[in-house]
Amino acid sequence: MTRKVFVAGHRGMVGSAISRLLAKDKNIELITAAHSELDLTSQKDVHEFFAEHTIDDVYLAAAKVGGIHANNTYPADFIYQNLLIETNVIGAAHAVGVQKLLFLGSSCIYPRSVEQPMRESALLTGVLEATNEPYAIAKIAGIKLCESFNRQFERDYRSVMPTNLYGPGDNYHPENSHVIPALLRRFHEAKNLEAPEVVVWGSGKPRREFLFVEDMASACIHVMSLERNVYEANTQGMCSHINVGYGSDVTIGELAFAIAKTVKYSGSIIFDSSRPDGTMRKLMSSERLFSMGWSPSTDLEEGLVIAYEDFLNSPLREV
Ligand SMILES: NC(=O)C1=CN([C@@H]2O[C@H](COP(=O)(O)OP(=O)(O)OC[C@H]3O[C@@H](n4cnc5c(N)ncnc54)[C@H](OP(=O)(O)O)[C@@H]3O)[C@@H](O)[C@H]2O)C=CC1
Ligand SMILES: C[C@H]1O[C@H](OP(=O)(O)OP(=O)(O)OC[C@H]2O[C@@H](n3cnc4c(=O)[nH]c(N)nc43)[C@H](O)[C@@H]2O)[C@@H](O)[C@@H](O)C1=O
Repeated sequence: MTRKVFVAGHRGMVGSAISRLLAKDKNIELITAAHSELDLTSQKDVHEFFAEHTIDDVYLAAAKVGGIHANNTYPADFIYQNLLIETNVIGAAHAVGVQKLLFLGSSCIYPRSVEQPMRESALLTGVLEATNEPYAIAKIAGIKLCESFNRQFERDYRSVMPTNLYGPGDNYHPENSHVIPALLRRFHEAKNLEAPEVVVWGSGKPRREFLFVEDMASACIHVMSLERNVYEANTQGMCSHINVGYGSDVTIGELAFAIAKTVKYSGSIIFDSSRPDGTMRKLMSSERLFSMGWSPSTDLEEGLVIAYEDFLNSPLREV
């Protein structure tokens, strides 16, 4: 029987990867709407969209997304737009009787000084990282929306918390992007200009865990495919989210050298300590998901090569 699946954010990095995988399944009919066709911050438009389509499952991969600088500079946009998108999509899905939904959160939901690797149970045990607290609060609200609809109305709304992601479809904006797309672009431009050095933000000491976007998409589909009793047995009522990580991390300094190698840039790398480091370490425990039969397949070296190829073929986004 055909299932109608709405991927919100299908033109984004993760949404497009999820859509590509789902499109291989002949029993799935994809439902999509570009940002220009449906503004998910409009409650009226979102409710009308859900009323017009008979949707079985939802992947909520639309969000206001950005790196450390964007989060730190536009906190109001990050909390306001994300709260609206989540409230509208989850609320409208419930209103028309959609039983199954997957919400994408972020590893920044965890306190900034928490035991590493970070387990799901670390949620709401401490103070958040200041550079992205508003975005993190919106993501925590998304988890709690799902859990609350599950508790009160027996819905099956699931949540995954991705680590830092990268890959085809990324945002290569020089300031507002995440570290991998930013550095792919900066090292590439430095190579072309034969610049003697490249500036990397912060001390180079923070550690980050990076997951290739195709692996993230496969994790999303895996989590949605789990039988409800299996998902619920592995999560607990009000701690129902699942971490999605690679399993190991690198320093930003190590990452910068790996990117220089990928791009074939041979100049110097310098670190600008006037830029924020953010959280010093963000390694997730993905044991919960690994024990449910998923594991990543693309390592950082291989993923960077594919990401650089994508950068070379990408029309650059404006935001
Ligand atoms: N990238 C990462 O490293 C990480 C991402 N995540 C989460 O994964 C999910 C996907 O992120 P990612 O794919 O990287 O982000 P992208 O920015 O690539 O994609 C987000 C998509 O959402 C769309 N969108 C944003 N606002 C609206 C709106 N008001 N109405 C309709 N569509 C909208 C965007 O459209 P448009 O571009 O036209 O605005 C875009 O297509 C998000 O929930 C994000 O928080 C979590 C951790 C890390
Ligand atoms: C996914 C995640 O993304 C953000 O948090 P973040 O982990 O700090 O992600 P980031 O990729 O922006 O930075 C990672 C590290 O890298 C350093 N860094 C060096 N040079 C550049 C650089 O050129 N650009 C960027 N962006 N960072 C750089 C930077 O200083 C930091 O130490 C939040 O939005 C958060 O909400 C979130 O969920």
